[in-house]
Amino acid sequence: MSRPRTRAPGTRTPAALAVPALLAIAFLLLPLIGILARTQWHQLGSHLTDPEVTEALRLSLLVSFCALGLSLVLGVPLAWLLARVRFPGKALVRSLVLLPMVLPPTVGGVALLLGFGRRGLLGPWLENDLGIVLPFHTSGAVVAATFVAMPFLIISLEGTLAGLRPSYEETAASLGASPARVFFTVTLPLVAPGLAAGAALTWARALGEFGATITFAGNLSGTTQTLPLDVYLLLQEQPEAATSVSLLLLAVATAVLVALRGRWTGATAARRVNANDRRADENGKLTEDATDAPVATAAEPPAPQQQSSLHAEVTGFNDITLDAPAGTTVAVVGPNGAGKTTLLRALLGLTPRAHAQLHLGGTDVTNLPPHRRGVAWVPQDGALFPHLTALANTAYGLRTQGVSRAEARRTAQDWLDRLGVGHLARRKPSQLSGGQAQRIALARALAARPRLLLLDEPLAALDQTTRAQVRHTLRTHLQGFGGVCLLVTHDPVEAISLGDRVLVLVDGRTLQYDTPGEVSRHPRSPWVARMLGRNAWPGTASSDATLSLTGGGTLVVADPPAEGTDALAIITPEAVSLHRERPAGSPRNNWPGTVREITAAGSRLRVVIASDEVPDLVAEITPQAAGDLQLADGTAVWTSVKATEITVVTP
Ligand SMILES: Nc1ncnc2c1ncn2[C@@H]1O[C@H](COP(=O)(O)OP(=O)(O)OP(=O)(O)O)[C@@H](O)[C@H]1O
Repeated sequence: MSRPRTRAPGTRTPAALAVPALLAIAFLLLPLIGILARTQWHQLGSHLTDPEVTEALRLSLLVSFCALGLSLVLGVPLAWLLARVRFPGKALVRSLVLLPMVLPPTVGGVALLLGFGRRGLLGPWLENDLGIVLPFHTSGAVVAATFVAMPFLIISLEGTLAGLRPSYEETAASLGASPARVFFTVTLPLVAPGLAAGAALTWARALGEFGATITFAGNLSGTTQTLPLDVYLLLQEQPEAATSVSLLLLAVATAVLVALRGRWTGATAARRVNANDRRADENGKLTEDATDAPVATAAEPPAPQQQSSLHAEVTGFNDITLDAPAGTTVAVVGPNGAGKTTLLRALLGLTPRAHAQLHLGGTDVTNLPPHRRGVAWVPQDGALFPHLTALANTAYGLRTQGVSRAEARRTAQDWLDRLGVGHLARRKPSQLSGGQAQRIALARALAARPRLLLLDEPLAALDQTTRAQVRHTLRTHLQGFGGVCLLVTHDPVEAISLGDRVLVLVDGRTLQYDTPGEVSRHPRSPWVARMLGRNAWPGTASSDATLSLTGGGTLVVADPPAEGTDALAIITPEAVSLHRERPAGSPRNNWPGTVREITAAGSRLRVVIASDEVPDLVAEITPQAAGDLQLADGTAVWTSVKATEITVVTP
């Protein structure tokens, strides 16, 4: 039984729009139907095989393909400049590129005559010094066709290039690829659909060119008389033959448009790449593929990597000196905008905003370009090359180092196996979940045998379960990594569990650089303390072993600093006791307050208490204690903290 078709409410086309829209379609269609209706089908063969027509067709193909070649040679670099380089007058150059598209072609022809004609600006030099005469020569027809058709290639390719995220090319460079290699192995394949669409349109436009050609190059049979010019002549003498040739041109134009299906701005190519990214992002929210193989690291330790220490002096937005022995993982943390990503990009040599004097294993790599530094980068989204399989992605760095294809693939497969994603070797990035893509991006970076590994929030896109799995994988592999790894994270668990040292950045500077234990015991700012889940109250030491808190109130501490010293009081949430009545015992830090929020934290509950006497305080208690105290939002409670449980940190 078929279900009645329902129409979504509000999708009815208003008649006021439908009528003119239909008229527009009819207006465009009618002339084309006219050609079809008036074509003498029985004479079509003889018309199209007429020597004059075949000669014009040969010339049209020659001229249009030469115009396409010239457009590629000149237009690709110009599109690249427009998309990638900042230069004064760029808007003007872009308008200049578009001008031939809006100019009447005959005006274009006149302009070409005045520029390149025998009496034009450049004509005498072309003729006398180079022996080139363009008018009334096939080369003139090529120039005219290029003039009107090249803009299609440039705007199409510029749109595609501008839509391409730079992280693909930057990652390729960090894997050791020279700029030329990056262009041919990453940029070109990714912009290929936009380039092909632009090239097809350029060719079709050159094939149909009439006005500029007849004005500039003339109408000489066998030399400049292309098919459109032939149609114009035939129309006066043999209208039926003109109709047949028009049909041929119409068929060619239609075939090109059908093949392109609206890709003329190149936006589709960029959209496709971005859609892949989006799909990967969406997948990132899913848990790992149930078919994921277990991580093979336990049985098979990673191959030893080259040992390399780090010494960096970064200036500019960042002002940091960083030293780390070989094999160290440094967790880089800090508030938004602290300069974490800028630090990584400075070490890669990819930003003008900060400059790094960089020594890796005693070698000064400061003046080396990004692809020769031995610094591998895994950006937040992994930036796996969308046109390559997981295996080819992983082999990429080895190939740039000259390793043979077979050897690189063998090693890449080995790395994928170690990271538990060997079975995904043949998949493209769009067919991977976020967690799988992260593992492959890590395998790709490690396979390139870098001296410094930069991971920018490697687990950010993953859900909690996947995050725990990938964190375990990451820890195992970082243990076997002989170089230094800098890992940017916003997650305290990641910082503490993965970092041998924690670097805390604030405003581009080092606030703290210490072991996780020391940072966790003595956080140097309220931000670090809160990131680690601690209460942190800034204040000033008074004479009576108390701190006067900046947010109001006083706090009795066991180990007070000298009077007048600014200090930070750190209270772990576990050290905060909650009571329904005022406690009678020893703690002198007792405050009345109200429960503002209760949230789960693992198997315990975090309770935020608001008080008029001191700043907000977080307590961590068991669900059973919360039940005994009958806690709920708005419940009145007393909080108490022993002076001996408070750590006082002085700057
Ligand atoms: N290309 C840029 N041009 C100008 N300013 C920039 C540029 N990139 C970043 N910034 C600024 O530099 C500062 C540091 O940025 P950065 O991305 O390094 O911070 P972050 O610590 O990585 O931040 P987040 O945690 O939000 O990722 C910020 O104030 C940011 O606005």
